[in-house]
Amino acid sequence: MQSSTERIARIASHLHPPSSQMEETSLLGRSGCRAKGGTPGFKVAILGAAGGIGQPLAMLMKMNPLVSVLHLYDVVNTPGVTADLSHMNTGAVVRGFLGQAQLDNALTGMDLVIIPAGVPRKPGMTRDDLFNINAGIVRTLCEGVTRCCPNAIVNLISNPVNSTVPIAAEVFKKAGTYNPRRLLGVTTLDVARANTFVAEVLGLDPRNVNIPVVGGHAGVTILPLLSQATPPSSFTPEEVAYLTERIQNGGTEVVEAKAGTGSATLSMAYAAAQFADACLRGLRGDAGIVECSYVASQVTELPFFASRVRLGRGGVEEFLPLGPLNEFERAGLEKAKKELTESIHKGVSFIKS
Ligand SMILES: NC(=O)C1=CN([C@@H]2O[C@H](COP(=O)(O)OP(=O)(O)OC[C@H]3O[C@@H](n4cnc5c(N)ncnc54)[C@H](O)[C@@H]3O)[C@@H](O)[C@H]2O)C=CC1
Ligand SMILES: O=C([O-])CC(=O)C(=O)O
Repeated sequence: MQSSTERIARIASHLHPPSSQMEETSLLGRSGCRAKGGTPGFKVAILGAAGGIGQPLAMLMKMNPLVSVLHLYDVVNTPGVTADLSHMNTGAVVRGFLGQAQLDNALTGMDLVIIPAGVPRKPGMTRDDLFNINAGIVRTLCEGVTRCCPNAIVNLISNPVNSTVPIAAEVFKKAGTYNPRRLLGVTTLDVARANTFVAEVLGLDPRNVNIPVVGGHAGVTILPLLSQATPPSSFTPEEVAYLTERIQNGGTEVVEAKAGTGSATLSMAYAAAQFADACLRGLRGDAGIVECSYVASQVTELPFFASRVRLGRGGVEEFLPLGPLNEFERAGLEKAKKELTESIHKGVSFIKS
């Protein structure tokens, strides 16, 4: 007679046969399945897909009905992330790519490339402290874009965004593939934070609040235009000071709370997925899609600047004017421009010199 342990072991081995046994006994391998390929839609690659932002972002893009093919590239761990996400019964087909030898395959044929690859901050660091490591990572990945999908829209998340977007632009210029309307620095998290914190102060639902955030994506370069809030709202000077400071330091607030284990990942993945969705809807030809983004710009005298842009089939189709600024915002703009000038110069020099 069998002991209960033996009985459980027998049932368990039946339910979960070892994978080698599954291969031997299964009559139907994956190659024998009847699938004809994915649903119609866009092809999206995430570079840095196994990271803190990359994984939840990959999940959100796997859930996006506009995505038919999702390529996940990283230098570590993509096989596991890919296997995991590939069991979700959504339309996008997921494929994993590991290490630089597979970068070109990951990028070939992509419509949208989202880049959250690189190291995050620890407490006490500025985003600019990440430059030395992340600049080289962004250069290598953007060189892949020039080779394999020069017409793709690129959403750049890796910090310091104020410098990595100019780096990407120089890489594309060097290769002769630069289209400034298709390179977009992701600043959506600044808008998400502004909407959330303003809603808290005003006692509103954050989904009904919209605050343009212009300038760049670091400290004083993050300039929320509270005077242009939707719905139109007035703020006391104390509220303006509190909100501006909190929005500008939102990243640091998370870095300190995470106490050395990284920076914003979940809220960033959410923001990046929203921005990517806006880019895809633009590519599809939807009208009236307006987002803030850090792009090559003529809105100010600076070559790169974050402001509201209208997205369409060509990427950025229109730069919306800054609109009227109050005295506090005009002073903030001057401070932002001073720091941005240096960050842009640093990025451009990294490739040129
Ligand atoms: N634009 C924004 O608003 C925000 C930007 N960030 C930035 O995003 C970046 C990523 O942050 P996390 O995901 O938290 O970092 P993480 O360290 O968790 O993940 C980064 C991933 O990049 C991968 N990676 C490193 N070198 C690579 C290469 N050469 N090619 C491909 N993948 C590579 C790593 O293996 C890792 O999986 C950081 O630079 C961070 O500062 C973070 C939050 C907001
Ligand atoms: O603060 C950081 O280092 C990450 C980031 O860009 C953000 O959360 O806005």
